[in-house]
Amino acid sequence: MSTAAIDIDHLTKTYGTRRGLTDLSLQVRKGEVFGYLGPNGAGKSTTIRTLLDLVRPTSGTVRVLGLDPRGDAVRLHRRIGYLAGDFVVDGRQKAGECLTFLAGLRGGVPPHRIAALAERLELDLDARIKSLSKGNRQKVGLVQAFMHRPELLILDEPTSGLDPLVQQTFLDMVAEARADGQTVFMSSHIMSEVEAVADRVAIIREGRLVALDAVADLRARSFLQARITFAAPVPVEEFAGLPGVTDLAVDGTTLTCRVDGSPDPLIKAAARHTVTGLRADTQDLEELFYSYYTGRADSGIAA
Ligand SMILES: Nc1ncnc2c1ncn2[C@@H]1O[C@H](COP(=O)(O)OP(=O)(O)OP(=O)(O)O)[C@@H](O)[C@H]1O
Repeated sequence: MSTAAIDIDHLTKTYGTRRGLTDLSLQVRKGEVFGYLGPNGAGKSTTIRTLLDLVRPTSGTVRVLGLDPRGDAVRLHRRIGYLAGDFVVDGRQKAGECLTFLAGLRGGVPPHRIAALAERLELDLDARIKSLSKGNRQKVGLVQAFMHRPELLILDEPTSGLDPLVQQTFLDMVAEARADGQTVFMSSHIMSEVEAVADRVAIIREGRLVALDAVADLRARSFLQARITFAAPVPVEEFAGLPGVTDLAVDGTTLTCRVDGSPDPLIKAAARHTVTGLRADTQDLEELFYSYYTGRADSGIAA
């Protein structure tokens, strides 16, 4: 039996003469959180819509939970939580009514579960949808995707419009879904939005897959840029040759260096003096990711 929750095999989609996707092959494993990154127009939504049979491949195949979305769409929809990039529902309804209706389509959801999700996201279920802000509408979309505890969550730009606190709540929900054995496939155009929860990330550009890696492996390849200031000048010799420390420069009371691996030797050496300031920035994972695959530092995947 296949362990893939999503299996995309040589998928090509053209819209007339326009490119959508070109020969895309990708597998999402059961139980993982997979971040699907790419700039605007890269083909993220096209990929996701194919999984839901909302667009049909020009060539290639797609399997979701072992089924063909073209033939098994109805069965699949109950097992999937889907948040569209352009989530729209009838604005005249109250948020709660809308969610109860959608819950019925999914075979029923205990009302307390909807209430708990709404409370967590601070969504007012009595508000009419048309009166809600973009971010609050997005919360309705999130509740409907999560409420029936689907085996597979497919989320197109789920954090779009959410403020940072709600974004964090959403990331917690994703982590919990993963802990419960659910699979999450989520798109984003910003690495920092997904790196905290994703097991693996892929980057797509101009309809093609350009990179795919485990976040833990990326982290292991990343390094710290450290800057320490001292109350009095420090001798450079005390820091030269410390394990993992390179690009060392001491300018009077300020030391800067790069640290690969554990920062412990540097911290212990610094602690022999009076430290007045410490700053350590982790290398941007997205930059690292992209440069690793292309040999170029510019990721071109900005907000
Ligand atoms: N219905 C359509 N008709 C024609 N071209 C389309 C259609 N849908 C998508 N495209 C084209 O396919 C390409 C990929 O679009 P897609 O929406 O999949 O990208 P995306 O990565 O989701 O971008 P965004 O982050 O902006 O949502 C774009 O060039 C887009 O113009």
